[in-house]
Amino acid sequence: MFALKSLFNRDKKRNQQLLDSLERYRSMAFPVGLSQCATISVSQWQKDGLTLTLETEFAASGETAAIREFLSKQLACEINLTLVCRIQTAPRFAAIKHIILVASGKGGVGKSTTAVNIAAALQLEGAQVGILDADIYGPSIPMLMGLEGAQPQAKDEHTLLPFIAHGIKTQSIGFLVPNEQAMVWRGPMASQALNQLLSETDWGELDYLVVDMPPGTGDIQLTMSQKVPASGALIVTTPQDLALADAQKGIAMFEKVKVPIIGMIENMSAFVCGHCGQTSHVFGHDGGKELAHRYGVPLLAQIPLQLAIREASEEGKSISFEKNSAISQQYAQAARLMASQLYYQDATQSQLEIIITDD
Ligand SMILES: Nc1ncnc2c1ncn2[C@@H]1O[C@H](COP(=O)(O)OP(=O)(O)OP(=O)(O)O)[C@@H](O)[C@H]1O
Repeated sequence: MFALKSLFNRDKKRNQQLLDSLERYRSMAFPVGLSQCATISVSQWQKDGLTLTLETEFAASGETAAIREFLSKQLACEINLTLVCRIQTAPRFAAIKHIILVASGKGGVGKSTTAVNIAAALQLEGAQVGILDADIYGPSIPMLMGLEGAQPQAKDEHTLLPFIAHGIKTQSIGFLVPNEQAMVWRGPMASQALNQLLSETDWGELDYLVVDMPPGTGDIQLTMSQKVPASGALIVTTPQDLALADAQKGIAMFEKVKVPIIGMIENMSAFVCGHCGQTSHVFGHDGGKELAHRYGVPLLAQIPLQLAIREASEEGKSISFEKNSAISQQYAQAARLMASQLYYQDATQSQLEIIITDD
């Protein structure tokens, strides 16, 4: 009897230590600890260890090792940790929890490449992910996802089935209309097409739907951004002055339609020579970083100009799937930060709503 009681007390003490440790954990994706945005679904103490499953409110399973190491030090025992992404927020559209618009002011800066890599990274972080190619000027997602020439399948008279490539549900304007036709669309037609693709595709349940927008900040992009219930926009730019000026216009456009900017990615940031290892800033130095700083937008990553990125894209698979490469780690970190940003944005919003209601 006494032995049992002391066992119970010991677990109670250890459970409290566990909760305190979860509270104390800090990283860029979890800036205020794990207590608020993670729930313990399994915790089993063993003689010299703990088996723990945490359900997180955003995709973050890439942080498992770091959290395990932290808890192991804090609790002085072996930790067997699993992170499961379970987003509690109400879906924004059908059963899609977050829609993320990937945009660039200027063409050719690597927007589609970034969209695919971020989608892949989010999936590897444990989320259910879809990608929608709305780039009417040059839909490249079919090629980037290894789906060139694929024929769309109808579920019924009104619904299309998405393709599933590398576990990501994929739909593209390029599957449905010849390029020349979509190119000449005006704003309302383009946004109608986007809406149709969004609503007439059988996405099922998704944590994140990544939308590859057409480049630019004209009427078409404005109308499209207005019509989609997006959680936020991700801006892609190179450090080049011209691209930066256009990225600035992109920020202004999303502010106008009240879509929050959840981050910026500086692509083709620098070229690292494969032979001598020397770094050259082909398109300028830190331009995206400075722009992000000026507008108070999180800089999620500075991705180098690297042959392997283009080669992987042309083979129809994202470099993010090459799990241990430095580049895939950068995309993984960017995806986690973006997911965290979306979570805290919603959490702050609902707190504000509560304050407003109480008044
Ligand atoms: N970081 C990178 N390193 C090397 N090549 C890259 C990188 N990012 C993109 N590319 C290559 O640059 C080209 C343009 O990229 P991408 O199609 O993604 O740009 P985009 O901004 O979507 O273009 P568009 O304006 O046509 O939509 C592609 O050949 C792609 O493989």
